[in-house]
Amino acid sequence: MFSRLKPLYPYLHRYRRSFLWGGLAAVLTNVIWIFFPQIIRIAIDDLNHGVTRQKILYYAGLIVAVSAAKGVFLFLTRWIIIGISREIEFDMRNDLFKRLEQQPPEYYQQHRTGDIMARMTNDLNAVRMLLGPAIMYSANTILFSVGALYFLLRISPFLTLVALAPLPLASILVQAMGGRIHQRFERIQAMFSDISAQAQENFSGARLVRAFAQEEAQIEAFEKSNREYIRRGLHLVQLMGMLWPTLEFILGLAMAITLLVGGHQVLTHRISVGDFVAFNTYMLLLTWPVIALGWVVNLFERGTASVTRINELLTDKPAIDDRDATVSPDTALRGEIEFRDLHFSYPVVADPTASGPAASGDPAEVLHGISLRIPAGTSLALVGPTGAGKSSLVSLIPRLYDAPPGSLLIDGRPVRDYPLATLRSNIGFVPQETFLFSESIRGNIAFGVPHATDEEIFAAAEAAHIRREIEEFPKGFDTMVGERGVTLSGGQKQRSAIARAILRDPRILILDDSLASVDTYTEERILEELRRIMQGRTTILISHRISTVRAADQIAVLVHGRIAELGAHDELLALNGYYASLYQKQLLEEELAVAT
Ligand SMILES: Nc1ncnc2c1ncn2[C@@H]1O[C@H](COP(=O)(O)OP(=O)(O)OP(=O)(O)O)[C@@H](O)[C@H]1O
Repeated sequence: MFSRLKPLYPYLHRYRRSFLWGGLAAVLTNVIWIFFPQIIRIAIDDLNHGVTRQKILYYAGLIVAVSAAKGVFLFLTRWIIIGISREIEFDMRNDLFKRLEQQPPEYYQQHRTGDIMARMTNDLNAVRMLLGPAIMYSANTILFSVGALYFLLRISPFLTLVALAPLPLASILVQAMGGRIHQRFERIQAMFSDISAQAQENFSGARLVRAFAQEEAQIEAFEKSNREYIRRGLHLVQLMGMLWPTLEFILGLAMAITLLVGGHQVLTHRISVGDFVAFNTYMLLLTWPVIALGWVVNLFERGTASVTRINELLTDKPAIDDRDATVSPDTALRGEIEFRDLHFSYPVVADPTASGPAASGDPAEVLHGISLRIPAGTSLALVGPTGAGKSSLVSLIPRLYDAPPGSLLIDGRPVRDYPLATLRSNIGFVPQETFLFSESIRGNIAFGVPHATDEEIFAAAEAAHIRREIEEFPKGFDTMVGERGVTLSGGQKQRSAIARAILRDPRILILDDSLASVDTYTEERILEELRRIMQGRTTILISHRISTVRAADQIAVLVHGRIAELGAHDELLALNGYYASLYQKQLLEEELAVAT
């Protein structure tokens, strides 16, 4: 069992001093409590020789004083040990979040959000219970049992032997059930992850569920999972329900033996009445620690199962990191980008349900032999049919995915030479799918530039042609977006995202189809603004519209992951290929629109 706790060692080590204090408090609590039956023994034997008012007051006072002292140390034990468990929970939650923040996008394709959330909440809770109550009750049980055993043996070794004879049964029982509890608990946690994922996906996809009138089907599916979760929970309860009464029965047996054999020993004057009462008191005081043993075993089994699940997240090393970085973090980028015979395939997503060659086969290549140089300060536009690989190509620049070594250079150096933070802080990226956080519009635009002034935020919004619309909201830039506020239109979201990218004052700006939801008139004005802002900087534009890309210094047509055409607008028209036909088509559409 202890090898499974290995991931906790660094945390336990960090709080070793506090554990020492907690341990000391636990020792003192139990030492005092172990002497409690001794006081009763002395009192009874003394009172047996004659009862006086003074004696009664003296012993009553002593019992109250001992109980109060025990109470103080028990409080300290709880305070310190439960406190440590909260501190470790805090540290682990931070470590988990930090590790998850470093993971590349593909990680979130392989892990369901609900599952991650379940591990960060339910499992972390189970680990805290292991580090707090489980450790505390174990310490109390061990310390008290050892002390009690010493005094029991001193009173009567024979009586101790027979009274404790049933106890090994308890240990066998706990051992036998521990493994099964562990298994059943793991199954419960896995189901809880499923339920969380299901709920999370339904909340995120609420619009889709309503639009497809799938509420009933989703409720039914959720109920099914929920029922399975309860079934697994009851499966564990069955086991726990058997464990506790059995432990109590074994203890009852021990008490019955004590009464029978101990009573006989008193009658035959082998032990005093005081000894007999003390013996019984020890047996009674042992009841809770032995019963707690069952609960502690449960906490340990739950906790270790959860440690394993949390450790899986903690030890998943981010596939993309700074291991090859060689340049200084404060290197200034000029913004030249070069792809050199780039071939790219997405990392294979492990599918636990797949088997055979499909699961381990060659990942399909999406970009084939791309060679392209974008001089610093120029613009490149990417056009091409859907699925051609345009988004894939640009996602390699901020290293959302890693290009093969040597096939992507920034300012003439392999992209992996740059620390991620340096590289990314020089890039303004507007992804195809706009994401806004549930906070104010101001916060969303200033994302990544926490010290931006109001003037800078307003200027960025102005450049993205969203400022006026934001100011028309009752709370202006302080309007909340998303779950707790307004729902922005597709175009408003896109322009907010553009403002967010501009505010970073990037050397390289990448717009992945980010003007698709904006009308052509606004688009033209935004592009004009961008041309002014991005003077001397590098811009990459992906679009299906000729109007967006025609003014770019270079236009690359990507078809099936290859560059099919490359040149300026006029040069591509002269080629009479994909670009020219796209141009003709869109021209025709415009003429038709004007005519009708
Ligand atoms: N994360 C991913 N994992 C695996 N394959 C992916 C991933 N993202 C994209 N692909 C695949 O890579 C290919 C290129 O997709 P990409 O999104 O780059 O095309 P695109 O030219 O940007 O298309 P669109 O114009 O529709 O946005 C597609 O076949 C797509 O299915």
